[in-house]
Amino acid sequence: MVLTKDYSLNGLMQFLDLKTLDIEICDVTLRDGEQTPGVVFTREEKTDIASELDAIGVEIIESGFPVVSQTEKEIVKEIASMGLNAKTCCLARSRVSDVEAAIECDVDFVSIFIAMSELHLKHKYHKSYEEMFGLAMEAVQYAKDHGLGVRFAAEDGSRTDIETLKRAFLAAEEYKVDYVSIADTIGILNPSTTYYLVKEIKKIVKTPVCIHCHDDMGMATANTLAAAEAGAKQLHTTVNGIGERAGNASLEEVLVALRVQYDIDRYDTRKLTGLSKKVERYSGIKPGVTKAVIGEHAFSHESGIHVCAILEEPRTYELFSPEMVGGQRRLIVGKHTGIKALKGIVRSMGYDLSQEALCTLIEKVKNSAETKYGISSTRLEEMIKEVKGT
Ligand SMILES: CC(=O)SCCNC(=O)CCNC(=O)[C@H](O)C(C)(C)COP(=O)(O)OP(=O)(O)OC[C@H]1O[C@@H](n2cnc3c(N)ncnc32)[C@H](O)[C@@H]1OP(=O)(O)O
Ligand SMILES: O=C(O)CCC(=O)C(=O)O
Repeated sequence: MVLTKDYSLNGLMQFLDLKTLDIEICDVTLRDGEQTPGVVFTREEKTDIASELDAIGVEIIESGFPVVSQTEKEIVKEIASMGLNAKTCCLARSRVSDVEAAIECDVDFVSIFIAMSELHLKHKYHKSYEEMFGLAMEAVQYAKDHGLGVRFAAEDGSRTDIETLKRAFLAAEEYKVDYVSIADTIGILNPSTTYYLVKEIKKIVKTPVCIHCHDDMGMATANTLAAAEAGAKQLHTTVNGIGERAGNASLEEVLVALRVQYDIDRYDTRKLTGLSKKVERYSGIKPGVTKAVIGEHAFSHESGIHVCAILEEPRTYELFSPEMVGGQRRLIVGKHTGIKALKGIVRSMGYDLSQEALCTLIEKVKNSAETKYGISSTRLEEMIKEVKGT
């Protein structure tokens, strides 16, 4: 195994026939992320998140869906005028009136979407593919005539007959769309089918392909990376993976994977934990404690065997350093603590205990009812003093 400064390299990557990924990130926290039930970002919160995403180096920020409300439209416009390095983008249905709203916001790109799966055509639009596609191209033409970049997005693309999808993307190319987008709207894909789907589309379209993955089976990040391996250019993410239902591919997971597996290190990953905390506060949604990269326990260790090795070399039990993502390592004292770990922790607190005292302390720790809820450093200090006293 090869070790670099911040992380361990997955040595098996060298056996895959992979080209360097040519990707960009379009973060959709402010649009799909805000579609999480109950989430509303204020103007200040949205502009703050946009600035943070920009500082990380995200290339495109999808800032909202202007026809949702007048305030939403104003915020999309405000973000477009912030002078960010990132390009800004917003969503529009296949309606000229939605595109007009996008034009008024001065965004760089508009994502014009339609679903072309039989389910959606029949039960949502009650229209034929031809009718819906015609409306979509009318909206695309309108956007193009007004100088907007266009992403033509196939909502429910993963449940759309693949020949229909190819036909639509090929026809959309005639309208000079800048991207075609495959949305796995209900999270049905797995990494193998994502790879296949993107490869098939890439065989017939020259336009860059985007991938938008939902996490209904917990595969959104893996699918996003599989799409990138198959040649998808634009990867969609949200901070903390928030979004419709089970959410989207999470920004922090995708950026860390790009860095430690695919050697793409242009994003400032040190800002990820700070941004995650902000989005947690603004959205009211706390990520699970074991969530990769930003979860409270992403760098917490209690097991004696792990901690005794970590005290000598953290990479024994950490894929990447907490510093790489702006996080912090925490050594927890509890039922699973071992003597060497306890000795190290006690020392780091400024105490030196004999082996006998350490044995007494560890018995105290392991048998304390408090281990169930975690022993705080204050409580541990009290226990150390008790042991020293005896
Ligand atoms: C997969 C995705 O994430 S898609 C984005 C989902 N996001 C949202 O829905 C944002 C929040 N939504 C809203 O605020 C509202 O639903 C609005 C403003 C978008 C529309 O509101 P309303 O005018 O009240 O319409 P309502 O929500 O009842 O119905 C949606 C309409 O849009 C139509 N529609 C949906 N998608 C598209 C599309 N891609 N192109 C054209 N029309 C569409 C539906 O068929 C329906 O049409 P109908 O009114 O003729 O039946
Ligand atoms: O592909 C896109 O740009 C948006 C589609 C979307 O949000 C979805 O289908 O979940």
